[in-house]
Amino acid sequence: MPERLGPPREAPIFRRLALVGLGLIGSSIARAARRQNLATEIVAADSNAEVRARAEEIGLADRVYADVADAARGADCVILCVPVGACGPVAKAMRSVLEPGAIVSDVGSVKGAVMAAVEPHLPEGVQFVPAHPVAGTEDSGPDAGFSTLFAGRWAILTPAYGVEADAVERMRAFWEGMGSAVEIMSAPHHDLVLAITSHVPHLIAYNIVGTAADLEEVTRSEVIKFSAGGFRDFTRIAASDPTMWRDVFLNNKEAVLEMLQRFNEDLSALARAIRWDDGETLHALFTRTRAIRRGIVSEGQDAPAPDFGRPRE
Ligand SMILES: NC(=O)c1ccc[n+]([C@@H]2O[C@H](COP(=O)([O-])OP(=O)(O)OC[C@H]3O[C@@H](n4cnc5c(N)ncnc54)[C@H](O)[C@@H]3O)[C@@H](O)[C@H]2O)c1
Ligand SMILES: O=C(O)C(=O)C[C@]1(C(=O)O)C=C[C@@H](O)C=C1
Repeated sequence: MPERLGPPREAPIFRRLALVGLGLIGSSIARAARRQNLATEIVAADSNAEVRARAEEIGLADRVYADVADAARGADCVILCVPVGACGPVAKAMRSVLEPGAIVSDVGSVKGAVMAAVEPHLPEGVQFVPAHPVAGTEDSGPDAGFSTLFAGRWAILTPAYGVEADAVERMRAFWEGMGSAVEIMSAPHHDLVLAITSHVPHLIAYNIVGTAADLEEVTRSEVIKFSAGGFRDFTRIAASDPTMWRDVFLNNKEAVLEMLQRFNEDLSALARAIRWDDGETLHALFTRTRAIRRGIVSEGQDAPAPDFGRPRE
């Protein structure tokens, strides 16, 4: 997938795009949508006064509100860019101003729970097209975003039942306009796949860094100071936003627990191989996983190294 943005669109897709939440993802969408001419007007809301002040200072949107309803009023597309646990309350807060035909979307890392929380608040005729950009960093806030974040990355759409095809196509065009490759799937399938490819890896990172920090305290040794490269990679992931990830785990409970059970069984098998000097089993697995990584890289689907060559504006 190409990691650069194409030329801006000649005609915008949306008349008024409303972004709720101007953190890493919301501010990246604001920057990309502006740069690519995807919306005539961009308005936004954020509950945090410091975020609003900073967003105004750097001109992220045409207008920035404290009240979600003020941003959603008159918008033909509203995208919720808040932690997944906040999506339901935000939908409730804007229900009275949403117009029939308007598209409501989100960027949450979990889809099933977000859809269940948001859908009951949407008035008749509003088109609900949830999305998840499979792109991000460990940073948060309005200064963390950049316009090329989604270029060369997947954006997964999980349209609600009965949604108009035109609304799905407009959201597809929107994400393609920001350089993403779009895939459509069901919410349960999304949540299962992302549980093993994103959620469990984050849990492992949080856990291993926590264990090392505890060990350091108990043994009074410099475990973290002398950590090798592998551990440093875990510390990047474990620096991710605590609120966002608390919400991800509490809202994708079943899939994460199912994948963790499987993971624990496979980990026990590896521990057994080590205990019984079963080098063959270890070597076979490591050979298979190396081939997987090399396959991903040669298809151009790997993420850029965290601190090296990260694409910016
Ligand atoms: N960070 C990533 O790597 C990543 C990648 C893909 C998707 N996502 C998803 O995107 C969403 C946003 O994540 P982020 O990394 O941009 O977070 P962030 O912490 O950088 O930004 C979230 C923003 O939402 C605001 N907010 C919170 N509750 C609100 C409310 N009730 N009303 C209005 N504003 C509110 C916060 O003040 C903050 O500015 C999450 O649902 C997350 O799962 C994150
Ligand atoms: O690169 C990172 O920092 C990320 O963790 C990004 C990542 C991921 O797991 O790939 C994290 C959560 C999102 O829902 C999508 C992308």
